[in-house]
Amino acid sequence: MAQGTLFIVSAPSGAGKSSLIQALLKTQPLYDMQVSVSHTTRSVRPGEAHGEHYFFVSRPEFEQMIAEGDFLEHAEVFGNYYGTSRAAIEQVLSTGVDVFLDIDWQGAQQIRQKMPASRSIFVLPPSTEELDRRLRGRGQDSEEIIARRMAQAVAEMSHYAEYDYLIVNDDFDLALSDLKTIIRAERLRMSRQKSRHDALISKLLAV
Ligand SMILES: Nc1ncnc2c1ncn2[C@@H]1O[C@H](COP(=O)(O)OP(=O)(O)OP(=O)(O)O)[C@@H](O)[C@H]1O
Ligand SMILES: Nc1nc2c(ncn2[C@@H]2O[C@H](COP(=O)(O)O)[C@@H](O)[C@H]2O)c(=O)[nH]1
Repeated sequence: MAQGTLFIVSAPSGAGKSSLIQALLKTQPLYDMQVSVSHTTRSVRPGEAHGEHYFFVSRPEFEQMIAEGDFLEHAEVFGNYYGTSRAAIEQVLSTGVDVFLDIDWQGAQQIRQKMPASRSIFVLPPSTEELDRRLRGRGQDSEEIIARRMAQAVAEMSHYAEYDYLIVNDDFDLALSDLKTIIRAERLRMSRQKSRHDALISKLLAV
């Protein structure tokens, strides 16, 4: 069986990458995929659940996991650690299921180096004003945190050209449709199709 594809999705905080990934997952079973649940040392937001949105751990616990080589990638973002567990990803990909990583540019660079077959997508907001509106509209972060995220947005966006695909998330449905098109095209790559259609190809080529 062909391995699943690892899709990296990055964007400045508030551009809408989590919303796009969640909307995409609702289109299953058409799209057979999972979203990776990261570990983080940031505090829990209202409505978030341990093991569902993140695995919330302490700084010493996270540092212990780094020392034990548990992460495929990890980075410090907005003053907190975030990381992707190696074991969870490798197991799921081996079953042919695609995995989505909602991670920052630092993590994306690490994954590209370790897994060249991964595909990366950058999501841009339509404007700085709209990014600010979305962060505020989400209603989950303090003024201080919003200011910090807005200040970091240009640094995150300056890495857009390192990615394979670019989506502007202005009209949500259009951006979602772009995301689906990318997934569909990647699934139609020869490397995936060949092993999937082995039996058919053998029959068609038999003389
Ligand atoms: N196209 C859109 N038009 C208007 N609002 C949007 C659009 N896309 C997302 N939003 C809203 O913007 C807010 C931020 O979206 P979301 O939480 O998905 O961003 P994010 O990029 O995942 O942020 P973070 O990196 O902080 O997790 C949410 O309230 C979401 O509903
Ligand atoms: N390098 C990684 N970045 C990650 C991971 N999980 C999330 N993130 C990024 O952190 C910021 C902030 O997320 P928030 O949930 O606190 O708003 C955002 O850009 C995420 O993409 C990870 O495992 N590794």
